[in-house]
Amino acid sequence: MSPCLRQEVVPAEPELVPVGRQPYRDAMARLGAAVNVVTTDGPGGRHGFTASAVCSVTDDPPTLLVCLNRGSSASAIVHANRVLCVNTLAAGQQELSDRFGGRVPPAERFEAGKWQPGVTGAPVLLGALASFDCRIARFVEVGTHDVLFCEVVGLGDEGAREGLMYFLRGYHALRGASSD
Ligand SMILES: NC(=O)c1ccc[n+]([C@@H]2O[C@H](COP(=O)([O-])OP(=O)(O)OC[C@H]3O[C@@H](n4cnc5c(N)ncnc54)[C@H](O)[C@@H]3O)[C@@H](O)[C@H]2O)c1
Ligand SMILES: Cc1cc2c(cc1C)N(C[C@H](O)[C@H](O)[C@H](O)COP(=O)(O)O)c1[nH]c(=O)[nH]c(=O)c1N2
Repeated sequence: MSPCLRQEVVPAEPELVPVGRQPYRDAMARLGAAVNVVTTDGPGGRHGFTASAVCSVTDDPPTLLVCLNRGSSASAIVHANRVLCVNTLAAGQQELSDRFGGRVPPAERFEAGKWQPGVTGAPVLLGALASFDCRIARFVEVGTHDVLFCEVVGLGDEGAREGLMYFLRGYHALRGASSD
């Protein structure tokens, strides 16, 4: 009689590293995200910053969220204006992402790109993949950031079909289907 061979199944343990700021960032760098230039205008003045931390919350009422570092020069201005426009960048617009991501001082950021005021007065980028003109309904403080809950009051869509993704600390063009 042949011996009954039993294979021992050892459950694989994932190799988890302790959570610190840098390991957290390294892991988050693996989450591909759309790139957005978030703009504002009003009593606090005009400003803009690049943000990948943007997410849909609910479609009734249409609401998205933006996470904004309170240490950013945009923070006080966004609080004063209580409006913003999320301009989702199309492929080829990475120079705008770097510019609004801190490479250029705030006063010079709007020198590139074509802008026009939306319903709220926040600058809308012509040629963006999509634009979401918003009134900020609520600010929630979490750690170093404010989570801005924004009600969308106007939409822009000029029909661009190629998006811009930020993944592993680099930009990547993302092509959509050729027709809907
Ligand atoms: N949510 C954010 O505030 C945020 C997101 C992306 C990038 N950034 C900033 O842009 C610059 C370039 O970023 P990178 O992606 O090339 O390299 P990075 O190593 O600084 O960031 C890697 C990833 O970690 C997350 N992250 C980075 N800084 C964060 C912060 N302060 N709070 C919450 N999450 C954060 C983001 O998902 C980012 O893509 C850095 O100065 C970074 O702080 C900030
Ligand atoms: C690709 C990418 C993505 C993000 C950012 C940068 C880049 C390059 N930055 C950082 C933000 O744009 C930057 O801090 C400000 O523009 C710097 O502004 P000041 O120098 O403070 O005016 C950023 N900041 C933030 O508060 N929320 C976010 O989601 C992001 N996302």
